[in-house]
Amino acid sequence: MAFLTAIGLMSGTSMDGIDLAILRSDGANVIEFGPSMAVAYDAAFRRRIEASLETAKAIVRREDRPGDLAEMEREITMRHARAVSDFLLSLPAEWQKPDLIGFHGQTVLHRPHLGVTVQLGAGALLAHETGIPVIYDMRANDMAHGGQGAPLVPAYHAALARSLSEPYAAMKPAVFVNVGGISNITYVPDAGAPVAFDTGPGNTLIDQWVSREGGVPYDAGGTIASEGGVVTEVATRYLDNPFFGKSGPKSLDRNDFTLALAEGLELSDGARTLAHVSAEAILKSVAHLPAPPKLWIVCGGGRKNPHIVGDLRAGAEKAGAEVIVAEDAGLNGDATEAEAWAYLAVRSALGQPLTFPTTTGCREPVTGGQRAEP
Ligand SMILES: Nc1ncnc2c1ncn2[C@@H]1O[C@H](COP(=O)(O)OP(=O)(O)OP(=O)(O)O)[C@@H](O)[C@H]1O
Ligand SMILES: CC(=O)N[C@H]1[C@@H]2OC[C@@H](O2)[C@@H](O)[C@@H]1O[C@H](C)C(=O)O
Repeated sequence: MAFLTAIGLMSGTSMDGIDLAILRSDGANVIEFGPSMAVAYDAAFRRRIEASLETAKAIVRREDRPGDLAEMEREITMRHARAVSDFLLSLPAEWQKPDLIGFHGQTVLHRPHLGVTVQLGAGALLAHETGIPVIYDMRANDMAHGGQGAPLVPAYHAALARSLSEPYAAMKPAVFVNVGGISNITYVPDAGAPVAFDTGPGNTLIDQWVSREGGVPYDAGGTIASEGGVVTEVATRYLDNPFFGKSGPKSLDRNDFTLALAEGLELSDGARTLAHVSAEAILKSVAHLPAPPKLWIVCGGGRKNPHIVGDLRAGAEKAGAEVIVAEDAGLNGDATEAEAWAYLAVRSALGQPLTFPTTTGCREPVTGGQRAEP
């Protein structure tokens, strides 16, 4: 069977670092999973990326690089190059010769209504530094075809759904939820393209809250939230946002939701309330799916916050559905997005669609990504 071996690189909206994964795929299924790795950004660099989100608000055309954004793009790319080099050194011999790298870059601006999405990441520089062909800028072609430019992970979630074994294979329909900085959902029908959209804030508000009020980057294990309670009026104000009433396709910029509605809360009540908002936002998405799911598979860092998963489970169980985390289904929930970018790179190299009218609103299924040779 013809397949390609690809490394996927994801630096997500949580801005916590670079996730790397390697796999072999024929463009339809994953033939073999390889190892994965994470490289954390230091606090100072994370703050520089946060500052870049502000600088990026001045971008009009997506190639604009106001302020220090050109320098940041180079620095982000060089950090990815070093991460790839360390990853390759750690890999067993059979994974040493990847055909491709799928490079997400760092999103600094996402304005789907204006047709602009900007990921800092210089594909040609990464190809030069690593000696490996790089597929990058995978969101742009979708937008050029009328799509939101996000989410892109649904094609991969659909492939994972096809590979589920019992008892989960029988629990249909299944949805994958990626609880990253922002959360997104993929509904996988028996036949045809997946249905997907961003569902709301995942961890980003919790991270910003505990960082500002508690001086820690995230609420590890939900311990801060465990000391507090849900402040219903605040949760309700967040959930009254018209975004939740809209059906998909829809996607979010990291800054579309802010801490403004949580001001004045005590640290632990804020962390607990925002975790509740994350879970409820995901549950609200059921109204916009073709049918209520029977199985929820939770990926992304938010699956490690027991309040998000617990509230999601409580809501899903009322509707007769089961909630599991990726590992319950034999998947690697930390590596899912990096794996997705490896998988999408293979599909791009084979000219296959990355997105569908039902996942991003593009006019027809479209491929995407630019290719840079070393
Ligand atoms: N042990 C933990 N306990 C609670 N939360 C955690 C834990 N580990 C990670 N997280 C949360 O997960 C976040 C990172 O998640 P992830 O890597 O899925 O996000 P991302 O890829 O940056 O986001 P996106 O999917 O939006 O691009 C962290 O910022 C933190 O909020
Ligand atoms: C523009 C952008 O980078 N969006 C991210 C973000 O983080 C989660 C959510 O919002 C999702 O739409 C997307 O990433 C995932 C990996 C995606 O495209 O599928």
